[in-house]
Amino acid sequence: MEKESEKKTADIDNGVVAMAVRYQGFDPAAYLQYNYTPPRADFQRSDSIVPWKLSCLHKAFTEGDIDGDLLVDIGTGPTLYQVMSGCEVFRRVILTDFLEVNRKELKTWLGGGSGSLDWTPYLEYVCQLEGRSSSAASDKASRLRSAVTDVLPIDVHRQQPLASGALPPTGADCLVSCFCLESVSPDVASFNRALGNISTLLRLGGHLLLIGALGESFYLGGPGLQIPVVPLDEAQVCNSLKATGFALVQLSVYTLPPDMRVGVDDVSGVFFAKARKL
Ligand SMILES: C[S@@+](CC[C@H](N)C(=O)[O-])C[C@H]1O[C@@H](n2cnc3c(N)ncnc32)[C@H](O)[C@@H]1O
Ligand SMILES: O=[N+]([O-])c1ccc2c(c1)CN[C@@H](CO)C2
Repeated sequence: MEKESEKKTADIDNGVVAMAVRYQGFDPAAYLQYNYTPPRADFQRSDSIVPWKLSCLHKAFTEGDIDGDLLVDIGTGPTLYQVMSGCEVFRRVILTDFLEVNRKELKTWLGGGSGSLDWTPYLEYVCQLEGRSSSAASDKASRLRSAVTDVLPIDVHRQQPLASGALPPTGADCLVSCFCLESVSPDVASFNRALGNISTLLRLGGHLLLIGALGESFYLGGPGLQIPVVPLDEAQVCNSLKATGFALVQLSVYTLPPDMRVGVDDVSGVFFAKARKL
């Protein structure tokens, strides 16, 4: 007779395995097209989502309470915007993703190639936020390429998400993770476990910058590929951070205007959380 706890563990594993199978069809180029081109990435619009995210990250990295040597991005995907501010603050940046197709996309750009998206407008926008002329975008690209030392496989559902020895014994000084945990977890319990797992990568007192979807139940990971998302609200985000040993420093929320709802998901809002590991 299977014990309740054994059944529960089996259910947990089945949900995570099903999610991993779903991700095998993930299409980086399509994902970038859906989420990182206008209207969601329109640098002429003050109410576009991507400029809002870049402003949150710029402010968080430059307001004076974050420092250290090593920044790690969790579930980087095929995107680089997450570390365009952080690469000026940290000597070393490590990117991570579950899928080889995404790690390859990142390595192509990092190697000087042009990937599936032109990141120049992003680099120019972050340069403006930093008070530099947008012609400094190429300098920032060089800075980013030199700061990123590794692009590693990761699985946030493992108690040890990275291979042993991937990080220094003291761990990362700062983690950033965007639209990952809720997009890879079958339910809130799995989301909380994954948050606890990535916390083990961060040193005590280190910061976590978490961007995620609010009220989202699915998104398109490629043409016709619906990927389930665990719907979160602000209260759940705060509770999950507290339950996994973080002190919330700041929480900001962006509510999507109607024309940002373009049919590639059912997200209603985006949260930005800055938290510190106690
Ligand atoms: C919605 S995308 C987010 C991509 C990017 N961070 C962004 O801000 O757009 C979710 C990412 O999680 C990755 N992923 C899927 N399963 C994962 C797992 N078990 N552990 C870590 N990352 C995973 C996917 O490969 C994908 O790149
Ligand atoms: O508007 N955006 O900048 C944006 C970027 C990425 C993602 C979303 C929205 C919403 N869906 C998530 C996947 O759960 C991925």
